[in-house]
Amino acid sequence: MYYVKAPAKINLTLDVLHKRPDGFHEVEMIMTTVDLADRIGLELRDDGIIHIISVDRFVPNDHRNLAYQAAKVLKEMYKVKSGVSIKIEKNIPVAAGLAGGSSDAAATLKGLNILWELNLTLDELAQIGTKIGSDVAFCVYGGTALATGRGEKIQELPTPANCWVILAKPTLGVSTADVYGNLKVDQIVHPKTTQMLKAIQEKDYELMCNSLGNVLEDVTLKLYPEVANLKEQMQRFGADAVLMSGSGPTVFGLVNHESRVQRVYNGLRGFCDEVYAVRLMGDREFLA
Ligand SMILES: C[C@@](CO)(OP(=O)(O)O)[C@H](O)COP(=O)(O)OP(=O)(O)OC[C@H]1O[C@@H](n2ccc(N)nc2=O)[C@H](O)[C@@H]1O
Ligand SMILES: Nc1ncnc2c1ncn2[C@@H]1O[C@H](COP(=O)(O)OP(=O)(O)O)[C@@H](O)[C@H]1O
Repeated sequence: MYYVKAPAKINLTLDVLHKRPDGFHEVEMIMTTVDLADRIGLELRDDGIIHIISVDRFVPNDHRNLAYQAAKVLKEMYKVKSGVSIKIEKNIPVAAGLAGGSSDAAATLKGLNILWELNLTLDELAQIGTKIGSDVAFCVYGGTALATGRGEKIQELPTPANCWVILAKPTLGVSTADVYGNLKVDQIVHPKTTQMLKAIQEKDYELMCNSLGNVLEDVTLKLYPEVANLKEQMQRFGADAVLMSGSGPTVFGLVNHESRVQRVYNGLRGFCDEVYAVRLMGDREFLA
């Protein structure tokens, strides 16, 4: 087996500029990787079949799997005869706003680029990834980036101030399409993207905390009030700043003092089954 790491992302900012004629929303968002990762194992097969192996009951093991789609697109584009078994060791919560499926797809593209000796650049892989989903391009690069367009145009950013990230995922899955669908584009209060860019450039932790913002948060909070409750609890237990990631429902809290990480983590465990204390990585080297 050839293994590739597939880390989760969080959105430090997520703004929507307008709805496009193709149904997608024009976004401006700052994403960064955290060190919670799936592990993708790839093994070539002679029979030409793409086969998904996953024991997670929420992960589809057929053509609906984004890793399957990644392999299929590459195989068809480059007329590859070989097949592949793709083993997905799932650690990232599913349908959580953490881009787990997109990251599995990106890792599959990168792994198969090597195993199938395609010699594609990261830029080419990111472009191919866009056929699978809006978040796949970012996941191909990892690190920290400003994403525009429908999320596929990626500008690399420096690594933000390091800190702890507490992730809490309530026991409900959210459909990204539903959340975008319920957004009222004319009522948006835009997040402070420029200020967040400055915070990242200057590795200013406090400014980063003060610049978090996500226009999809209000939508998901209205649909699922328990997400609002989780946010409040995380604030109460002492996170420095709290935001929902992507379309949710995962809520993340930033904490820079190690002494407080355990308190926030333990406090949330009382309310929520899926809680993780991870590091903000935000560096492309993490994936190298
Ligand atoms: C909200 C975000 C923020 O990072 O992430 P998640 O919460 O999914 O992790 C992304 O924009 C999600 O990206 P991704 O999950 O790849 O979405 P896609 O598969 O491309 O699209 C799913 C559906 O979401 C809507 N969509 C997606 C992206 C976009 N810019 N505008 C949209 O309106 C469309 O209805 C689309 O059919
Ligand atoms: N490899 C995969 N891992 C997780 N979910 C996947 C995968 N492939 C397809 N899916 C489907 O994609 C949907 C979104 O999953 P995911 O990428 O985890 O969430 P999000 O888009 O919120 O970040 C899920 O409902 C799941 O059925």
